[in-house]
Amino acid sequence: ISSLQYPLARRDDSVVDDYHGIRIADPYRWLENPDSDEVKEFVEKQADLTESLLQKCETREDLRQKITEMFDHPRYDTPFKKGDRYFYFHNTGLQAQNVLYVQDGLEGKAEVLLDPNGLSEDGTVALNKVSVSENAELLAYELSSSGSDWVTIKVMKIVDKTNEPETLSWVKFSTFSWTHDSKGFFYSRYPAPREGEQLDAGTETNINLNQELYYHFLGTDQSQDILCWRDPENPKHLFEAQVTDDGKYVLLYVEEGCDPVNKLYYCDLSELPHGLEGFRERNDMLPFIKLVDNFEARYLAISNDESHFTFLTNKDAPKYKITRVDLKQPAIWTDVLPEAEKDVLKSAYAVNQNQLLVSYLRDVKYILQIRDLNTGLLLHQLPIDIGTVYGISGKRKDSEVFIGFTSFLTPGIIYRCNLATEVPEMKIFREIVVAGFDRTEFQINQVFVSSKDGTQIPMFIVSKKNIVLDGSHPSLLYGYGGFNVSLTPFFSVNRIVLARHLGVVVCIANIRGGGEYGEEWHKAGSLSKKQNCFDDFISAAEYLVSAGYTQARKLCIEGGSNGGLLVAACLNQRPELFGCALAHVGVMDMLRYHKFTIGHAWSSDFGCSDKEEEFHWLIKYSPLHNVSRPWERFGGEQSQYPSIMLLTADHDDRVVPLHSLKLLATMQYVFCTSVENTPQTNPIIARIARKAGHGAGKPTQKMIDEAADRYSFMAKMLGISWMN
Ligand SMILES: O=C(NCC(=O)N1CCC[C@H]1C(=O)O)OCc1ccccc1
Repeated sequence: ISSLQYPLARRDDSVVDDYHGIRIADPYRWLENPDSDEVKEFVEKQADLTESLLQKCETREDLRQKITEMFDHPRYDTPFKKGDRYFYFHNTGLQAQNVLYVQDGLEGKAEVLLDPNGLSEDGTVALNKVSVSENAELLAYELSSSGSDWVTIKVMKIVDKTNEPETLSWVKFSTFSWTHDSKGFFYSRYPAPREGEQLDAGTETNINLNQELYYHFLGTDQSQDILCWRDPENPKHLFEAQVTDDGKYVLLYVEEGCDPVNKLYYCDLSELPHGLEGFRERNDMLPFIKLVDNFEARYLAISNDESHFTFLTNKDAPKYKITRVDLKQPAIWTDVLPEAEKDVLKSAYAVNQNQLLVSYLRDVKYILQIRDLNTGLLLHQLPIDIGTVYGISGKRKDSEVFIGFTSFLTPGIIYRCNLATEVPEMKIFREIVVAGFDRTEFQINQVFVSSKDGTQIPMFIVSKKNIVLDGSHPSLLYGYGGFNVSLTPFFSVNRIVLARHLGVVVCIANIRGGGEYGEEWHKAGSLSKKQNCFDDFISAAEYLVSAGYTQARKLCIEGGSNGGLLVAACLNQRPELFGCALAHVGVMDMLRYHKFTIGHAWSSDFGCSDKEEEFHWLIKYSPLHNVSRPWERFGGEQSQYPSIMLLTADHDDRVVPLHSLKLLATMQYVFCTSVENTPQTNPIIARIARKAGHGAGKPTQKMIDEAADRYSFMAKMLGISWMN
């Protein structure tokens, strides 16, 4: 690729901010307004430049075709039961969106209950969460458009699939929970971002504040909903309501950001003199009682027997534990299952009368156990392979539990576990089979890499069997490193295609900031320690070179969102270590991220530039503010940045596109358009998708096209060609 002609982007040198006495220029501030013609023109020119380059990436069509072929296999999610009905999502293979099925009993004929593919001709309307009423007659469901976080809620009668008339709008970051009389449900919503004026929801960057909890009475207009809770003094707070399995209480979880901590309030619905109806005329809120009124720990209700509640918590237990309290004696908490020595308690479900189905994470691999709900005693170890347990569904009144399992070489298995027998039996209920995938061709290694401070960082390495460690293998290193997110083994069609047809070694680094070893691991990669994430990721890259898997010019790093920040920060710090970088929907402007949509919630990991001490953390690694010419920094040996593709989308209202646009303009300017005969010949481009968002709800074809684009770019830049 001869060095590209980048479009010139205006620099407004009049924009300079003062952060606690330090002046920081922001010449591309104008890129923050998605509605301006100048920004639309910038986006169009960048998209054209990228398309022109992608046409020269020879493996693009092979990748598109191979990924399409391999992705065209039936997929199922774990079923859940309500009444005598089972519900599950299914995709025949290439459907744009998964389809919701219902069947009367496991032997009953399955039929389509809700097919979102019929709701838009380009598959950009997605079905998010669903919730079935206690009498299994009504389905409440969320629809999102073009990948935005905004959803609308509709209600369908299951028997005849007709919709109730009402639509609930301006819902975001909400769950919905039915009262057991099936008369309605709790949900959370925001004020409309802009009254009246036509808004393409999801393209705006307005900050999301003042979420409120409502109860919706079925068959009425949203304006009739009753306001159940709000907290105008704390506009950042988010509210989530959960009706307990016995229908007696509604629990209110209050969060102020992304840390695993929440307040826990409750309201005994059976004690409301006129039930929720009684609140239709008055406008005072529900009489919630504050069980936990601080943000010191996470409390997730597992089950209750009348006023005796069992919680999964990290209170004084960074690897989590199970504790119990009687609402009548709120000061007395009793541990049921104490924190484990090394393993992280990831989930706990009350099933089969008085049993607990718990999952632990041990060195990034799942363990599944049945324990006694009252004593916590171990009853059974459930046999599972190295991999990830996902989508557990079961109830106390049922002895059957469904468990989803996946791993690097297991596309997906759904087990049906019968707990009524003396020894529980895990029977394969559904198995996802990928035609043409032969697991014996591949091998998985888990290695532990020493980071800069000596911390051992786990990393999974997926490759074709018996490769020779001669440094010749193109490698893709993926990471995230934040928000208590754990990267556990999962199957990926893209990974298989890259390994088989491009000889790529695919690696996943479990760096600090994640949840792999509990809350201490998360905190070790947050706030003032965020640099640990970058050190860990850089150490992982250096290991892949020193161990002989690959070499810098054949190494590509990839990450999304907080992982996009990871990639961009590592590029700035060690440009000579990588040959290529793919940064999806990255958080790149660390000084201003909190001003847009839900960004303020991330200060739990990042801190905020409004505070002087935290500004000094952020300015040191903020991608947008640490771009500088390597040939001036390192002298001769390192002359340029790797090839870079930033990816974003016009309806990403989780991490708004301005982050990637400002970084793109900055890099193109600093390395290219401001330098005569620049050493920077590696392309720096952006793939800016239309009618797409942060990732959730993306239709199959858009996912495949994006994968073909980014990986054919990578192949071209690393100099690798297709192998049949
Ligand atoms: O912001 C997030 N999640 C974090 C998130 O999406 N992040 C965190 C950093 C950038 C981006 C990402 O990595 O995907 O979800 C919204 C939410 C819901 C409930 C309470 C608080 C916030």
